[in-house]
Amino acid sequence: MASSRRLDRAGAGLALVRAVECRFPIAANRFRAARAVVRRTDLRTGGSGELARSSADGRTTGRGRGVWLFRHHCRRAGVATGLVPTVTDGGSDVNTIDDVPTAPGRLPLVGHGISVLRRPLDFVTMLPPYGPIVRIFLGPRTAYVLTTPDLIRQVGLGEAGSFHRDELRDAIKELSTGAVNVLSGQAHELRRRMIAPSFKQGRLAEYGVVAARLGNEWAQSFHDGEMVNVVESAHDLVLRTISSTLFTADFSSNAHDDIQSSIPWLLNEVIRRASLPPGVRPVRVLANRKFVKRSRQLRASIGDVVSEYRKSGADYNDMLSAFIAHVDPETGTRLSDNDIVDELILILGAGVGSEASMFAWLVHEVVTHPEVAQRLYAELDTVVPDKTIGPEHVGQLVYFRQVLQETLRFWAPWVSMLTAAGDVTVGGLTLPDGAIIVFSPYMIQHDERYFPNAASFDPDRWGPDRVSEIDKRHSLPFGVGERRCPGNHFAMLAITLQAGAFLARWRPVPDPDYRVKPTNRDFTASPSKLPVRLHAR
Ligand code: HEM
Repeated sequence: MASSRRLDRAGAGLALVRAVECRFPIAANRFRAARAVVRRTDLRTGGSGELARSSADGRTTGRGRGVWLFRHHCRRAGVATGLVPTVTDGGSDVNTIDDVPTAPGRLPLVGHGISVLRRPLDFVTMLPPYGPIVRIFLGPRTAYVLTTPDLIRQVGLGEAGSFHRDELRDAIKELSTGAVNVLSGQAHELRRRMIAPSFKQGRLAEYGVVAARLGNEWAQSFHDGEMVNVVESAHDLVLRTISSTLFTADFSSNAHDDIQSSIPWLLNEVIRRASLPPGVRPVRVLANRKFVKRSRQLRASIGDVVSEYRKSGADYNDMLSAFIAHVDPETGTRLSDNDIVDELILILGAGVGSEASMFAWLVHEVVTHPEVAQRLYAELDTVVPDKTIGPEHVGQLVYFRQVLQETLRFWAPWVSMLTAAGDVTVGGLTLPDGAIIVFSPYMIQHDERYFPNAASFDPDRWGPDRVSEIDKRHSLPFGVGERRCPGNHFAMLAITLQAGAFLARWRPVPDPDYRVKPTNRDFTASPSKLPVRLHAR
């Protein structure tokens, strides 16, 4: 719907800028940037004073985007503007690839690489006002960022064309020769079907028992007054939990030891390798040798477990048993030992970092929002009075679930990338074979158009009286469509059981001298560190 509003320029004048600068020095920079965009678009449109205008077909003019940016940053700065954004999220508003706007801040040679690496969350959240598709440069390479859920769905559901991840596959080939996340087309579809049974409800119940046992033991291992870095400790716990649900038979203990000692280093290295241009990778000779050696060792010890399972023929109620047993009803295909090793390693890779980050962010949000903490503790005291949690409690932890959903909104993965396999058409715009497509669940879930008051951590938005206001298509913490995370229910269950076990026993108090920062070491931003002192509850 076309609409327009008038800017009272005096109202957005110096006094407001000063007030913002005094109270919110960091936000003031964004605010200045927003005003600069408003000014620029004002100049372009002849300074008529109309601020937000949509064209007849519902697409937003440059001026509308300027207003949205202005308002978005004012919101983040805590300043009410009274302007209504009219940016729409339907198609792309450009006709040819040359019309795609380029994000500001491009530097020679590195492009936007430094902004992406240094402040990825700020970088992605500033893009939507520039348009539904925004061009960025990662070094010499061009990438197209999709900034609306509709466009992301077109890619996720396969409507836009075909995509691959051959570069990532190549970067990690010594560790994983082709797990589901790097397969494409029919091979991806078949592999998804092959691994699906291991994430089914019946299996989840078994994993829940393991997660609760490990979570309770972990929570009981602390003592009153102890300082704990939740990031590190949760990472160890999640690694142990996922590894224990992969295979449980007695003869698998060597492989578990190898996983504990190798996976953290290998995963860091995977992220480093994947972010380097292919030409630079061979230069890191020592790191490459170590990567190859440790990958081979890990693959061999997991491979031994797979052979032992095949020999024993038993079902141990774990993921490996499910992988071995499944025969695809359409094709009669079974997973080979090599495929299974790939998938087990991917599950560790895809699951551990993101689940551990979300766990730590949940604790961070609880300890920094006393009113949330109070309600959560009250619920845990009622549902788990003896402080030993079990899968049977999960359904009753209603407020806990809201806090977890809000954590998943607030700290969603910040980046996902795919490469076009042949021409693809997104929002009516054709992008060529090899085009890199980027999207960010974090960006969408911090966009005021889809989550009003997005900068505030508000678990009540998921409460029974307000949840219907949320359009489920805008909620993307587990991705969308064909590549949607198959571990989503597992992750929600394990975090509820294990963070629940922790918070049922302890009231963590954050270290006042430490400022928690998001890091960009994974596709989910993890807290840098989360030092807390534990008080018995
Ligand atoms: C809160 C924790 C988690 C979050 C936020 C999360 C998020 C995601 C997202 C956004 C994707 C799609 C990535 C893309 O294609 O760009 C994904 C894929 C995947 N996730 Fe998760 N995940 C979590 C936990 C887990 C766990 C615990 C497991 C396994 C136990 C898991 C297994 C996988 C696998 C195998 C894929 C690849 C799917 C494919 O490419 O078809 N994830 N995850």
